[in-house]
Amino acid sequence: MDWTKELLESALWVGSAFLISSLLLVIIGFILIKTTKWAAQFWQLSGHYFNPVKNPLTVFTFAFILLLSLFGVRISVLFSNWYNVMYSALQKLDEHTFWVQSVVFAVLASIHIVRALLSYYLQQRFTIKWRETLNNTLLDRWMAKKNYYRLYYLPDAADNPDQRIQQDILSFAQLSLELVLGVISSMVSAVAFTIILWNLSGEIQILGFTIDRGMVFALFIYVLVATVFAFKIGRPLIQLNFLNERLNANYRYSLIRVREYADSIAVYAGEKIEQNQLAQRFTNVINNMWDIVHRNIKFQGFNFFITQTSAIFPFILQAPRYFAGKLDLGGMVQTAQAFGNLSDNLSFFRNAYDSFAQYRAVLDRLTGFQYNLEQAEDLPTPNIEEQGDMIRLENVSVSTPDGRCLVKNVSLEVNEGEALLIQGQTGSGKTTLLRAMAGLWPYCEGKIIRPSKDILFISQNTYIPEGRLLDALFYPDVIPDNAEVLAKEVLHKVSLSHLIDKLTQEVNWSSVLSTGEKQRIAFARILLNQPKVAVLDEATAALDEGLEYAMYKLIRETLPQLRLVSIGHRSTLYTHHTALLKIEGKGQWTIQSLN
Ligand SMILES: Nc1ncnc2c1ncn2[C@@H]1O[C@H](COP(=O)(O)OP(=O)(O)OP(=O)(O)O)[C@@H](O)[C@H]1O
Repeated sequence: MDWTKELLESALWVGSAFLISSLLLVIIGFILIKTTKWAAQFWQLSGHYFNPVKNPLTVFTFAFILLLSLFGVRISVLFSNWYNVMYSALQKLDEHTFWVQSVVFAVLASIHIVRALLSYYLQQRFTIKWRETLNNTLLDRWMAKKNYYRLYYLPDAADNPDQRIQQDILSFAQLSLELVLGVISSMVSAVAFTIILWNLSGEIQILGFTIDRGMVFALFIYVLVATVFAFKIGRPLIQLNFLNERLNANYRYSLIRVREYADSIAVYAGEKIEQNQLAQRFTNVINNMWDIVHRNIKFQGFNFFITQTSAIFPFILQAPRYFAGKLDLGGMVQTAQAFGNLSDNLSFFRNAYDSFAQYRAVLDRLTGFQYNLEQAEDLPTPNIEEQGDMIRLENVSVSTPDGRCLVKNVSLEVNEGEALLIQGQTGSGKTTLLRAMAGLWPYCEGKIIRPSKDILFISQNTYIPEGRLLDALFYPDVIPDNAEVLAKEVLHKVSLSHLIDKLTQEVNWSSVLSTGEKQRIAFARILLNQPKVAVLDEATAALDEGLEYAMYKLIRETLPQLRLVSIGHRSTLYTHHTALLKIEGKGQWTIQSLN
């Protein structure tokens, strides 16, 4: 073998393999996208990312990674030839060739190492960038139009969106690259080693028949039969892997709920029920894990059997020619090496079946989530017109998702300095009406006119974000420069002076503060944010009458121009409001002045 010519030949080999593979990738990719569900799902998730006009760098990086992979295949072909020359030299006791080949090996090995490291770096870089893009796209859509909330109105809302965003996207990017590169380099490698094996093989006698190049045919039949069996044995793994992800996510979610609702569970002494629930979910996880183990024992067992058999198979096939002196030791060793390589490459689909099963589960979860986001986007939204400081309802009707009318044709306006109190029996639709005003409730007709900003919605369960108390006070606004001075003043006014020294402390305020304290934090927010409109849903339910009176008085006097809409049950609230909307049920309502 002339190693000096090898450089040019290798460059030509890699170049043509690259052109043919790229062309086939585009053609076969196109056909798969049109004919298979999983390829269509892949394209749905990432088609735009591989658009060469929009993302030329992505396509270029992928092409370069592919080139490096093919270069890797070429290096293994060179190693295979090297085996032949080296072992033949050993057999012939040719010391000169032995030393030359040792230098050749050092050069080949160095190139191999540099290529492998560069390829690793580029693949990781590619995966990270891809993950970033997918993450940002899904996160944007999840947050847009309040989809994270409206998703729950769908009859078949996707479970565990957190897992889909955090984990599935990464698996999707990693597995896509791994499988595409694996398929291409296996195929190219298979062609290259078939040629080598073709040149090394001779006639085989089977049942009295003489088959020329019989070893190549024997190998292809062997791998084909093995692959068909492996597919049959491994098929249930797709469903089992899908279940594995879902059951684990459900278990994790239950654990998180215990942490989130620790307070309530502890008060109710609900540990037994919670533990039973956790145990049930964990049992589901474990049962599924055992199913995977049992299935894998069959699947991996079959794979081991095939791999072990293929170690001795080529020696047996070539033995007659070797002992007849038609093949030297180098040829024998290269046969075994090429056979192993070819067998591995052709068995790629068999070995990668598990990854492919996982991949399909990931595709199902991601496209399912994407479909849910589309459905959430398609849910109707209340007809809201954002205009000045106004808050006005024009013929607004609100119903439940199953069509039960809660409020029919309400028309009213709350002017500057006025305050509307909404009352009605529990379940009559008070909160739902406020949700419609916030733009959250899909099942709503009529027109709602309200300010675009400067409107603050406060619910019974005051949301306290993670971080410092100072941030919680200004939420959802960013804190101004003189935040601490303003916050101290306001805390004093809402009877939370004891928290003044803790403004910059970062503890889990959501569980530290009492419900009544959280409700006063909400009143502090109104004073700090100074909205034009404040909408309060039973925002004082946890306060005693004295404190409730003080809080309403405070905001009515400090912000005299504020337009206020509130829900509350106590008649003592009449003093702070100018009108009363009573929701009577079945769509009926009345409105009266409280002056
Ligand atoms: N996401 C939902 N899906 C189905 N029905 C819902 C949903 N949210 C609310 N409802 C139903 O709409 C009706 C009105 O609920 P809403 O919370 O508005 O009542 P409310 O008057 O505020 O009650 P309360 O005084 O107890 O807070 C209830 O029958 C409730 O079960």
